[in-house]
Amino acid sequence: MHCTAMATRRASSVLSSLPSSGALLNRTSRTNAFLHGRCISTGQPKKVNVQSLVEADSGAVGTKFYHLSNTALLVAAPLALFLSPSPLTFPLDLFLGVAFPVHGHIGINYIISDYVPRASRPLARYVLLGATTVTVLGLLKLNLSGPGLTETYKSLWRAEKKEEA
Ligand code: HEM
Repeated sequence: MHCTAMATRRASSVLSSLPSSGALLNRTSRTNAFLHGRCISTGQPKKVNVQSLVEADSGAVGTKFYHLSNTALLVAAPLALFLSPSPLTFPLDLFLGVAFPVHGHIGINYIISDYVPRASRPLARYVLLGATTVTVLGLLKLNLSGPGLTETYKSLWRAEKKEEA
């Protein structure tokens, strides 16, 4: 069950059951909890399957990879910009080409859970999954047969080479 609905329904009981003002985490099911207004996963992670890619803000993908991707992007993105061009650029580009869209996919799923009406959520999530898939494939093409993600980004600030007559 989605935490957003659970949270609304349980808001009063959650508040009254808080042992102290410092207690912010309350379990709403075996695998989901409500923390700082956000649904997070707790306990045993769910199996990674198609449904966990569609509803990517819950279960194993939603929490483990999201938190991992936050830290990894924080390190890998500036590193790629600083090191490029170098032999490390290609592996970093390959990583970023997947990590950026997947991180965005999970983050936007959180936004869908928070703001999209319940009835429209499945459609919104499938459209997003399509957009994420196309983005991963596009960035993969750029990295495998083009100048790569980082060099493409950096080229925005590079002066164009003048063609010799
Ligand atoms: C260097 C690159 C990036 C870093 C270090 C980064 C880091 C973060 C962090 C720390 C959060 C907050 C996570 C949390 O609430 O627990 C976040 C949220 C988010 N990020 Fe990124 N991010 C990066 C790039 C991107 C990109 C390229 C997208 C593209 C779609 C994106 C989309 C989002 C979304 C949608 C959220 C959720 C916002 C919300 O909770 O309201 N991020 N990011």
